[in-house]
Amino acid sequence: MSLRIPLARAGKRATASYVPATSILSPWRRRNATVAPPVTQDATGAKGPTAMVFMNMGGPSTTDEVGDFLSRLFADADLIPLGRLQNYIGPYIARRRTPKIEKQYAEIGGGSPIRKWSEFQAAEMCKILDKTSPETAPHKPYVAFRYANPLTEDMYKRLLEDGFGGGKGGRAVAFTQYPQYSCSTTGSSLNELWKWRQRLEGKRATGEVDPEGAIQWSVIDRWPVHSGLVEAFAQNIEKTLAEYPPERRDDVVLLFSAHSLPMSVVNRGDPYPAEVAATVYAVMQRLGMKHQYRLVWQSQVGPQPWLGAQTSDTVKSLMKKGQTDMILIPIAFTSDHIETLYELDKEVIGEDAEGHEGVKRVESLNGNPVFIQALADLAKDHLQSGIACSPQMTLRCPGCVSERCLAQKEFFAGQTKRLPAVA
Ligand SMILES: C=CC1=C(C)c2cc3[nH]c(cc4nc(cc5[nH]c(cc1n2)c(C)c5CCC(=O)O)C(CCC(=O)O)=C4C)c(C)c3C=C
Ligand code: FES
Ligand SMILES: [Fe+2]
Repeated sequence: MSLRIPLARAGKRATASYVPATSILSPWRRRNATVAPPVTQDATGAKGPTAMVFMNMGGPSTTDEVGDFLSRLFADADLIPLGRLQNYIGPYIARRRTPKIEKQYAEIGGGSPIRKWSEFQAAEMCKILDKTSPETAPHKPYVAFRYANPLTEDMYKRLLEDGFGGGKGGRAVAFTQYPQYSCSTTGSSLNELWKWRQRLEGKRATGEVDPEGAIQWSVIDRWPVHSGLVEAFAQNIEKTLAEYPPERRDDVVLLFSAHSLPMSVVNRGDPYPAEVAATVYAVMQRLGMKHQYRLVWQSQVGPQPWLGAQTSDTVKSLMKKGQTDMILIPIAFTSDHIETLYELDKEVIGEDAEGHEGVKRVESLNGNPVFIQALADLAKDHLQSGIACSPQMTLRCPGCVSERCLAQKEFFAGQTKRLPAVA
């Protein structure tokens, strides 16, 4: 069976009766596929308001929230599949881990800054979009976290309160803040979004949603080599390189560090390792390939095998060989979090490298204006494309057996026919 759903591409908008040729839609759903009315326009031709929903994992804003954060994280079968015992083992592991992780958050200032940065980035991006994409204005910023406040469920309720859906239609874009797609990160957030759509917009008994008047969703599901993202990373690296004396600068090794994945997820066919490598290569091309570099992996949890080489082992090995000038570049996360502020700064630089002045970390993208402009450019291109998600999102991992993935992809792929016509 083909798992691929062909989608209409930019400039070739799907017609109202469009049904994918080799669709993963079940025959019943194909026969009963309903088409929503077009989005209404105001007198100026504007099709807004448009909700721009920033999706991410989130983090505890205070140490008191660490327990809840970890229990949601270990309850997520898309991230940590624990089988039928998920509801027993998950809370147990979360409880056992909480004191250690609370201490780490206490050491980085008492909580994760991810909520502050996500709300700032979303609001700033919307201000730019209102100017560059007046036809979809006004753009309203929302944040939906998977494991911390504001949760996906709360964001969805706010959308409904704000007049999206509930019989009124309206357009919302789920914009993943993970540049590279993994089924354990963006995939999990999309499964959660789909679940709350069924619960909050669907019939109580069946969860079936009447598309007439429901929110029209589309997804920015990955952007690993977007030129603005690459530029923002490259500029930050150049800034850090400039801190070395000129005679040492050319010999600095660049270590791109990304959160690792269990090998079981890699072997399932998860796209993340290839997409992270694509970002690294694009940044190196922008830097003229003038430095030695490696992509290394951090933050593995638990006893099973994870993708390597590990960041901390690599730093120790280079130090041992006398290579004491190196720059760590967090490449798979766009704002500061426990893995940059604690693991890289305190453990890798502070302990493994013994605080050697030649080992530095580039700033995270956080409120970087080049980065926020990149988000706005990406969003504008997406809004004008007339597609609901990338063709790549509709291909399941070769080893995927998840009904959640199937239903979620079926839903988002089917949204293309409901989007407003491309000008
Ligand atoms: C792109 C980034 C990330 C991927 C891919 C990812 C996969 C992944 N993570 C776990 C387990 C845990 N991750 C934890 C924290 C955490 N993870 C990421 C990013 C990715 N995870 C971040 C940014 C954070 C920190 C959040 C913050 O501070 O804001 C944790 C909790 C911390 C701990 O207990 O050590 C766990 C557990 C798995 C199993 C996985 C892939 C399947
Ligand atoms: S696990 Fe990748 S598509 Fe389901
Ligand atoms: Fe993680």
